[in-house]
Parts: sequence; structure tokens; C-alpha cells
Amino acid sequence: MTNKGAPALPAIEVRGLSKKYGPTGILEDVSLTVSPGEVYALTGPNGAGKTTLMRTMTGLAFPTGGEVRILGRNIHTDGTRARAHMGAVVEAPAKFYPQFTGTENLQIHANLAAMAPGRERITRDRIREVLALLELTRMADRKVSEFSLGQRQRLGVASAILNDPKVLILDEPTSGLDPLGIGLIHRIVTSLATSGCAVVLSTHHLREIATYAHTVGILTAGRMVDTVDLKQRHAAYRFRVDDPVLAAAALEKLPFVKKASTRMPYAIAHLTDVGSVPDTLAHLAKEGIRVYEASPDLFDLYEYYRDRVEQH
Ligand SMILES: Nc1ncnc2c1ncn2[C@@H]1O[C@H](COP(=O)(O)OP(=O)(O)OP(=O)(O)O)[C@@H](O)[C@H]1O
Repeated sequence: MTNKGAPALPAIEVRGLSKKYGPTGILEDVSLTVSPGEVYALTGPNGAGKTTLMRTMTGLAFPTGGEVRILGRNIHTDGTRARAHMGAVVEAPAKFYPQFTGTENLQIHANLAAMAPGRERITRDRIREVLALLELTRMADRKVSEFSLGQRQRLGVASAILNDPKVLILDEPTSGLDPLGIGLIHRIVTSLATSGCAVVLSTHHLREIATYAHTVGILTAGRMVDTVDLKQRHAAYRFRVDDPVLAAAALEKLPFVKKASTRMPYAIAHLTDVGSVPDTLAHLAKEGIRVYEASPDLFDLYEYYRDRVEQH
């Protein structure tokens, strides 16, 4: 029997997770699913429980209730196999031996990673490649005690991606990084996701994350209060036209427009596919509507987040 046509197994599945420290509830009934190739950003106020959730997802902390599955395997009862294809940094900055060099520290991680079932040895070339990717070649043979905070942060990401993971979990990977370092981490995460890796990262940088995450989970006081599908939000386009009401009525008729509305001086169209913008423009012109400007109607995650957090 084949499972052709069956939905792909989620790479990460968190179901009804709760966690207490003593009598204090930190997480309550948290669920989330991340598919292969998806970037899931976890955000929320300080103390909301993001680090606790990520520590529990990687098996470093145990839940009071619920479960975590990585590639179908329970991280708490089948940890060795669940972690075989996982990379993670959940301490900031990641812990390294300060008296050893960057390369030596990665070699230690490589040796540990190679002990996972079904995993091959990580070569010296791969270590060099990952150091170059994180722009750490210059620091490769220096002791970690000589690394800056940002360099240690990048070495943490290097160690997490060393074994070419299918699941990557990063707690605030861009904290302490300069603007170019932040861009570098974004590019690396995007490229891993493009090749099928499922990524969960926590962050407070909402406007940046909105440009490349697929999903944003908002955690407040230990509860997942909202999950935002950014793909859906990005398919809105706005057109500055001479008559927005007329334009919205014309846009409504198009098969690839899910919804049209006005926000003066714009007509807003929610498209099924951003590739249909040229056809939309052609249609507006045919209807005699003059278009002065057409641009993505970017979803303001910061505004949305503020509203959602203030409600709780
Ligand atoms: N080992 C622990 N023992 C007791 N309480 C803890 C422990 N670890 C975390 N907490 C508490 O759990 C709550 C959530 O902390 P956590 O670090 O998960 O939040 P966070 O969302 O990651 O915060 P931040 O954005 O500030 O990093 C806090 O109130 C914290 O004091």
C-alpha cells in the first residue's frame, strides 16, 4: 500500500502543551504545526513563555501536559531519533567552550551530531563551508573567548545548521546582531526553508519577520492567542485611482479577486495570486479607470500585534 496523495507529515507538531514550574503555569494548552519549508515566527511580550516553549520543543524541558512531535517522533519519549534531523539554539548566546577555537567547537558539535542514528560524519569541508556562510572564516582559528556577542550568536547558528537539519529551532537568533548580521540570518533561514527545512524562530523584530516568515504565532501569558498566516495577508494590492468606489466595483467582478474594498484614496484588492496584477491593471484601464499607483498593500504586523496583545 502506498500513501500517495496523503497530506505531508508536519515537520513539527505541538499539541495541547502545558508547562508548570512548581504551582506556576507558564504554558497553557499551546498547539502549533509547522510544515516542511515553512518559517514560523514566534513572538510575544517578555515573559510570555517563548523560550520555555522552545526549550520544551527541543526536549530540554519536559511538559506538564501535551506532546511535541518532530518529523513524527515524540521528542520526549523518542528523543535521540527525534533530534537526529534537528538543529537548535535555545540558549542566548549558545554555549561553547571558550578555550577552544570556533572550528574546534564546531568539530565537537559535528562529532556529537554524527552519533545520531542514521546520520553521516560531518566533514571538515562542511565546517569550513558553514563558517564561511556565517561570515566567520576570519574568526575560525580564534578562541571563542575572543568572539564578540554577535560572533558567538552567529557561531550558534553555524552549529545548528551544521548537520543540514530538516527542522531548525532558534530562540532570538538575531538578538545582539548588527543590521548586516540580521540580514545574513534572514537570508540563511530563507534559503534553508526554500530547500524544505521547517524553521521556528522567536523574535521581537516584527517588521523584519513580516517580510519573510510564512506564519506568526503570538504568545501572550503562556497562551497562543493568534496565528497569523502572512501568505494570505501579502496577496493584497492597492490601486490609487481617480474613482476608488467605481474601481472596487470593477475589481469585485474579476475571478482572481477574492475581495475588493476602498480605503481612500485607494481601491484595495485581495488577489488569489499576485501574478494577476498586470491583468488587474488592464481591466481597470478597460473600464476607463485611471490608475496613478499600484503597490502591495503591506500588512502591518506591528499594528496587528499591538492590537492583539492589548486585548489580553
Ligand atoms: N526554570 C524556571 N523556573 C521558574 N520559572 C521560570 C523558569 N524559566 C522561566 N520561568 C518563568 O517563565 C516565564 C516565561 O519565561 P520565558 O523565558 O519562557 O519567556 P520569554 O517569552 O522567552 O521572554 P523574553 O521575551 O523576555 O525572552 C517567566 O515568568 C519566567 O520567569
